[in-house]
Amino acid sequence: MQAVHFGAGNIGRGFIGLLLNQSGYNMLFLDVNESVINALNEKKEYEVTLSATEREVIRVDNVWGINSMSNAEEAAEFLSKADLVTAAVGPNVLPAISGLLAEGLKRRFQNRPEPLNVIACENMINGSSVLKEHVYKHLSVEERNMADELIGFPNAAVDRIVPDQRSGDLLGVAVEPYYEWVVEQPAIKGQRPPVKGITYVDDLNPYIERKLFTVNTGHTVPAYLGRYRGHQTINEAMDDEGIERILQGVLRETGEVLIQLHHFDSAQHEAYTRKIIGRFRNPYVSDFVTRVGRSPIRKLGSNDRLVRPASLYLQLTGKEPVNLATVIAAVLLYENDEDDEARELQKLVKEKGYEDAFRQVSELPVGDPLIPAVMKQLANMKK
Ligand SMILES: NC(=O)C1=CN([C@@H]2O[C@H](COP(=O)(O)OP(=O)(O)OC[C@H]3O[C@@H](n4cnc5c(N)ncnc54)[C@H](O)[C@@H]3O)[C@@H](O)[C@H]2O)C=CC1
Ligand SMILES: O=P(O)(O)OC[C@H]1O[C@](O)(CO)[C@@H](O)[C@@H]1O
Repeated sequence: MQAVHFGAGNIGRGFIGLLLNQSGYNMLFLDVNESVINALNEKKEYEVTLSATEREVIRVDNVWGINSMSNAEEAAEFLSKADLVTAAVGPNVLPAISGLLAEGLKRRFQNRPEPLNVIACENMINGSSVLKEHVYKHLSVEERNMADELIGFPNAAVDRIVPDQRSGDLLGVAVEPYYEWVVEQPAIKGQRPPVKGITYVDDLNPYIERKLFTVNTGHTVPAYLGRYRGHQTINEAMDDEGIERILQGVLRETGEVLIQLHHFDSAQHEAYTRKIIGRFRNPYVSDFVTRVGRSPIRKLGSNDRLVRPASLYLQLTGKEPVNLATVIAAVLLYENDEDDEARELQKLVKEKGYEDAFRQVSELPVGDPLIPAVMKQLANMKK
């Protein structure tokens, strides 16, 4: 079986590539990073280290790569013959891979009109559907009809913390042992991809919202408040009692939302939350606050991990999401010269002020009650 995966980065190599390899797929990585592609083609294997009290090293073999920018022709050919296509490139990059994927599908319709599933493994709601929309822009009406029949874009929730790598080995990747990969079954075309480790579900919504609004929302607390209070790593920030208190508050707020929306058992949800806090504290995973806080504009998006649960909390409980509003305020104060979006956000704040900058990036309507709630916490933090 041949899998083609866009993005040979942390999650591509440390999670998706590993699981697909363990399920018997040959892995072809498409990436624009020439050094990583060269290293994959030279070594044809890499190591994944599960970082916990007991370290476990797993070898991933049968891997190779194509630079999808300089060698798009060959990449399209492999896409046209793939048994499974996956992607972990970041939500903002999905439009950039859609043209090449569409070209692969066009060739497939001519030569091998068999079902294929394309799974976007990004930290976002409806990632595969968003990718599908972009791909369809490159297809004719006839090709879209064929795609409707043959190509599945099942949405997915992926959960594994893979920090920036510091070992100096370009391909080796250290990851936490925990993982969860949940895929929407009804959107599958043909046979379910036989990937050991995927859980297929009928309704993905509770899973993706639970994961995004607990793991990812929770992680923003040590990231942005950690940066605000001068910490470099997530571990350091997690040892700060003030941050721990806000984290507990944030997860109480998102927990109330999730339990109301999806009727989770509250004791089970509390256990899920405790486990996640333990994962943030894993002393064997060394993660920088700047990695977890990367792309602050995306993270303030209306459907993303902060604004969405904060708005839902207001709507469902009528109460102010004081803790979520505090983290949003910390995002508005976030500075990191090495992060394009952080620079852009601070420029926007300078030009328009905090309130208008927040309204613009969150797309909240004028008069939305979350805006004054955030401004109140911002004023407290700036005192
Ligand atoms: N690192 C983590 O712990 C987790 C990350 N994710 C999600 O996975 C996605 C990727 O994240 P990471 O692996 O951490 O990022 P990363 O930056 O390590 O990997 C992204 C890869 O995509 C490549 N890329 C960029 N533009 C491309 C293009 N046009 N065509 C092909 N490849 C391209 C980059 O060169 C890089 O190798 C994000 O959506 C993230 O939210 C999800 C769960 C966990
Ligand atoms: O990958 P993103 O969306 O930038 O956000 C970082 C978040 O994703 C993770 O990398 C994995 O879920 C977390 O470490 C963190 O919560």
